[in-house]
Amino acid sequence: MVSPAVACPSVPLTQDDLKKIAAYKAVENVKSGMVVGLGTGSTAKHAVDRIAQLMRQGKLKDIIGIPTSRKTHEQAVSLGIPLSDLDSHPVVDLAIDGADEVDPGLNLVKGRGGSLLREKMVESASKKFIVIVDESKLVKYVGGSGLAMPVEVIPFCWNHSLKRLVSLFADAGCVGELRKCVETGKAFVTDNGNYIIDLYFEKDMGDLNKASDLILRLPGIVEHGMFLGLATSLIVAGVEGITVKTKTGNELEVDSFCYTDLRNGF
Ligand SMILES: O=C[C@H](O)[C@H](O)[C@H](O)COP(=O)(O)O
Repeated sequence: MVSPAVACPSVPLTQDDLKKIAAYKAVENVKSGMVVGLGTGSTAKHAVDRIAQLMRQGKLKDIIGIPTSRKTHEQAVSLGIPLSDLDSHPVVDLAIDGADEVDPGLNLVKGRGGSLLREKMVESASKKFIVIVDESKLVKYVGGSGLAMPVEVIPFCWNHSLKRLVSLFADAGCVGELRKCVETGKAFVTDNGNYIIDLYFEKDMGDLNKASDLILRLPGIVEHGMFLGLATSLIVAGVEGITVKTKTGNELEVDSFCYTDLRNGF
């Protein structure tokens, strides 16, 4: 059953509507008493809003949120969601977060908002991790959108790190650049005081686990934005309906709900 607050479309849905629909669907999995990883970004923001709304309505009780960024921390505080961290709650029941890319095996690219490190820490500590996206985020392979795959690096000699990163993926036509703040033109600084190198790939980088190992082995690298094997479910909102993919062992179970069916009380 679709959440009552998700309107069934009678007018064309915007991308933000799709993000909200995916987020609300995911929040149906949040139960009272859960420790919930609160994602970051324009999609996850809707999930945090929805959790707070259900708490205000008394439909969710005793929720503890684990925010994945300062921004989400601020949002959750402003909405009155009780918060904790991984030191006090090392096991998270469920995390809900957006993604920049999702491949057919539920491997992700995250971090175009710069929050990849805390997100990966929280989501890898979660028993379940639901990824919520609109259909524009689906790619054939990681890096396939042609947009950035972010890598968090320490500021010391970042240009050296950039060159070493790029040289790892010369065969995939990789280029890299330091992320800068649009407003100031200065280096973008993460919540952890680090810089971001954005990598762009012309071709498929191949074995993702190998790519991950190569990146993480370089001194000066903190974390990369590939989330491999972490997502347990994916909720995709498209113009026609919602697709839910859930991992069961090595298999992916797929359910689709079209909005017309939902309107008719599917
Ligand atoms: O650092 C940002 C996060 O990884 C976001 O989850 C990701 O960029 C998706 O954000 P949005 O939902 O705004 O597209």
